[in-house]
Amino acid sequence: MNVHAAFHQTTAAVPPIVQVSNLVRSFDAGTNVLDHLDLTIGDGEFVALLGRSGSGKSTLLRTLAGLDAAPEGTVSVPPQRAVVFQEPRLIPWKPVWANVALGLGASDARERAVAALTEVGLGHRLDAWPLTLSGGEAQRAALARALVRQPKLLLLDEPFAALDALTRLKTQGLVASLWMTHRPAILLVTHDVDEALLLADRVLVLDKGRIALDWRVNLERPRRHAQRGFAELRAGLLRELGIDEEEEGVEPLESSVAALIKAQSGGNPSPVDRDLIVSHVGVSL
Ligand SMILES: Nc1ncnc2c1ncn2[C@@H]1O[C@H](COP(=O)(O)OP(=O)(O)OP(=O)(O)O)[C@@H](O)[C@H]1O
Repeated sequence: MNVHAAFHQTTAAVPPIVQVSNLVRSFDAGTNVLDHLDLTIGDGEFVALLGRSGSGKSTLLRTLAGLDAAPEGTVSVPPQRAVVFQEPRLIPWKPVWANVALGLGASDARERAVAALTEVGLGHRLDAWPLTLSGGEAQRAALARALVRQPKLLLLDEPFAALDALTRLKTQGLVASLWMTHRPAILLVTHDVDEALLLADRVLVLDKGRIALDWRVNLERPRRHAQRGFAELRAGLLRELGIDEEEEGVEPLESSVAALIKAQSGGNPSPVDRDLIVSHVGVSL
């Protein structure tokens, strides 16, 4: 596969749902974390945002969420938007369904919460207390809480970062299928090049306060590490990011497989998990 055929600079193909222009943000009168940044996201587009630590990814996400009080510039976002953070942020003294129904106010709030929780595979934990959920379940509850608001824009701030390798793969798969069903625009902040390529239509890199790279990813869905062209795109993106694949912090595929296996008790995955691993990384176990 030709890298440039599948991975080229983006052009706006759909009507915009997010429009940011000339966005400036600094803290304590220091240098500009966001420095005259421009960004457009199309309706239903799945966008991943990469960038080194401290480059301002969360600051941009918080601005789009309306959680940052003092941005300068123009920011146009839909009112129906929801955020999922790295940690699930569930209220411990409310049962799971009530966390999801939080603030809905409508007479059918519970019914809607139940539907959203069922969709993320938590229909059996409606009345559970949040602290009794596993990390993956809690993050799925957070996704349900976002989903129930029928967001036009879903903002995801490293939502898989705290999950073990296999739960991360499963939750990434869930987000991909929720996106296919509901088609919100998504901005996913991540450190993980593989995650960006598995999920997004577009990959952005934030550097020096601006969008320094904006690429479209035209790989077929559902995406797999093992699919034709994936490794080539991954290498291309790492090159653009100036990261050596061997450098610390960037796992080659073989070590992601090792991590997945390690995540299984006794290194002995169930048949379903084994299939998931094999289909994602294309390695026989
Ligand atoms: N409320 C704040 N007060 C002061 N400085 C802040 C505040 N929020 C963010 N910053 C600073 O702005 C810069 C960008 O932070 P931000 O969290 O947006 O980066 P990031 O790209 O999301 O980083 P990471 O990948 O490590 O999460 C950092 O230097 C950070 O210290």
